[in-house]
Amino acid sequence: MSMLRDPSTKYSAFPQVNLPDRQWPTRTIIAPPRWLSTDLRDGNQAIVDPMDAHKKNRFFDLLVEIGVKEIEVGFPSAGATEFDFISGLVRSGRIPQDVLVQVLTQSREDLIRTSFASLEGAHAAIVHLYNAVSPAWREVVFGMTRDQVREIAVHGAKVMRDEAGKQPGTDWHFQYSPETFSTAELDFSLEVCEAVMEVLAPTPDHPIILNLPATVEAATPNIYADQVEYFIRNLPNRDSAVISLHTHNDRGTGVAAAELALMAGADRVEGCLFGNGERTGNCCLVTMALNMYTQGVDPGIDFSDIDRVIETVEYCNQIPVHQRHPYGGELVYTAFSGSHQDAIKKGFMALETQNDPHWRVPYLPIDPADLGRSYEAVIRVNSQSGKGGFAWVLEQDQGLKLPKKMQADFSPHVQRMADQLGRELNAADIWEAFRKAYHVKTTDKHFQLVDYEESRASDGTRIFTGRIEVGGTAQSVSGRGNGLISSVMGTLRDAFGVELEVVDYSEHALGAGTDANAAAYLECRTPDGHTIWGCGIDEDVATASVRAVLSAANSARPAK
Ligand SMILES: CC(=O)SCCNC(=O)CCNC(=O)[C@H](O)C(C)(C)COP(=O)(O)OP(=O)(O)OC[C@H]1O[C@@H](n2cnc3c(N)ncnc32)[C@H](O)[C@@H]1OP(=O)(O)O
Ligand SMILES: CC(C)C(=O)C(=O)O
Repeated sequence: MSMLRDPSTKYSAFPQVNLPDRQWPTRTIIAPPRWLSTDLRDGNQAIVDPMDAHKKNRFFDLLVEIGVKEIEVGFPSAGATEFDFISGLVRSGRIPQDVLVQVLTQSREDLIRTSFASLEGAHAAIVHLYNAVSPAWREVVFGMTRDQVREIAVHGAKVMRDEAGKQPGTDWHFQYSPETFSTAELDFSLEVCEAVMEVLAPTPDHPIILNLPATVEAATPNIYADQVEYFIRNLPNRDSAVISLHTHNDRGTGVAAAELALMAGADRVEGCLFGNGERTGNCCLVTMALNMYTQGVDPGIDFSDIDRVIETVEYCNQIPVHQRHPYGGELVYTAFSGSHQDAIKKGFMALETQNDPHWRVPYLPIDPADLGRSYEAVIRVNSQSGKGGFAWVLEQDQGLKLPKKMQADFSPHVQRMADQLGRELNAADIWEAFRKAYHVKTTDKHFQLVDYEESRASDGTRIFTGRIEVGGTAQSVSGRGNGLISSVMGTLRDAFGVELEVVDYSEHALGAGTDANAAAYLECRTPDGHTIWGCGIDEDVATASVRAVLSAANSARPAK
């Protein structure tokens, strides 16, 4: 008989909440919640080397700068580093009047007193009390009954109330977390919160914050939303409480749970930038805030320079932000694959030509520019890429807007290079391939243009004169206006035996940042029916078009 047991028998399904008339599924988030950053507390307690005062100060300043108004700055009773940072911050006068700092304490008398001591002199502060309430913690951690666990909370609340009374100069706010709320019986969480409210006597003008943690995420996010809606609907004196959410990400749905619970009626969200926090982290405030932003709701937190935010967060946490992290990751606005590149490029073209202020670029849920990112990295080229990829890079890097048919002509060159190199092609690689393929700006031994001049006749027509040189032989060329290209073609045919028929021609101005003013593209056919493309780039349009002719001629009959 096998000794192996199906491991899933160790676990059981999370029970549903009996809430048949739940309201949250039909609601929409139309306003931002109050945000609390717990980067300096839940985030800090979860990193390998907790932040020193320098890092904590830097993180605090960043949070203030981006507009976070409630900041949990630490756990004062954890030790001297925490206590000194918090009391130092309070004394420094660096806490803006509209920012509330918060500290966390277990519901133990000595720890609560230490927490109040750390905040001495603060103009306002939130003291956050917690104790776990769910059966596993009651039985395994505390070995206590429900009544005894409720008593831990009530006793802590009394100490809080009394300590606050000793420092009347501070505008104290109280927060209570029935830790492990999401795995506890709802009636018990309500019972404990009501008991705490009785002690602290909150009012609608001075409400208590009841923070409902998914300390360990244990169910699908709809269950958490049900729990929060149930809690809110059954809480007496709801108007004297701010309902706060504190989710973790053990199942990968910390943001989703907070979003649904917000729809269930919560007022406030706790989390960390880029989802730092215990184990798999807390609700990611960046993701949640920018999710709102992309629905047309201003989250009230400024991520318009997201790279600076990332730099500080990575420095303080010593954890890199993943390349695929929503909104902030290095690769989240980058398409390597051909069909994505094609659609994105068309999306940007449509933005330019249509008068619609709404963001409608396929595959990009948000405008990278809103986060301070450039469009350069939106499309990158490797062997999975298509025409849209290199065309985008040439346009961004060189200002060239290749005609569609020319893109098809150039495509095999790029594909060959990508396959040969087996790596991403950067802008310099693509430009090099282009220069080689069309003899653009090369000093090879092909047809060269020398001693040329462009001027204008009195009627404005462009006049071109110059010489074509190849292998030591030179021939003068000249032409004007629309006849210039056929005149140069004629010289090539008569003097050098290059026979080409012009099929199509286009030109455009080059944008700022490029070292020339005009680009010209020429599609030609050889006598045996091959298509040949030429490209010319120069300060003047006429010279660019002559160069396009020579570029095609060089491909048609490279000189020895
Ligand atoms: C879900 C969260 O993230 S909560 C935040 C957790 N953060 C931290 O723990 C970081 C800061 N903490 C610390 O530095 C330390 O834990 C300290 C200094 C606060 C306390 O340290 P210690 O005195 O060694 O206690 P420790 O943290 O191990 O706690 C264990 C005791 O506290 C009790 N306890 C745990 N939580 C609570 C609570 N909320 N209320 C009351 N008692 C509690 C436990 O039952 C245990 O009691 P026992 O010793 O009688 O068995
Ligand atoms: C103290 C509470 C809010 C907490 O961090 C948790 O339950 O995860």
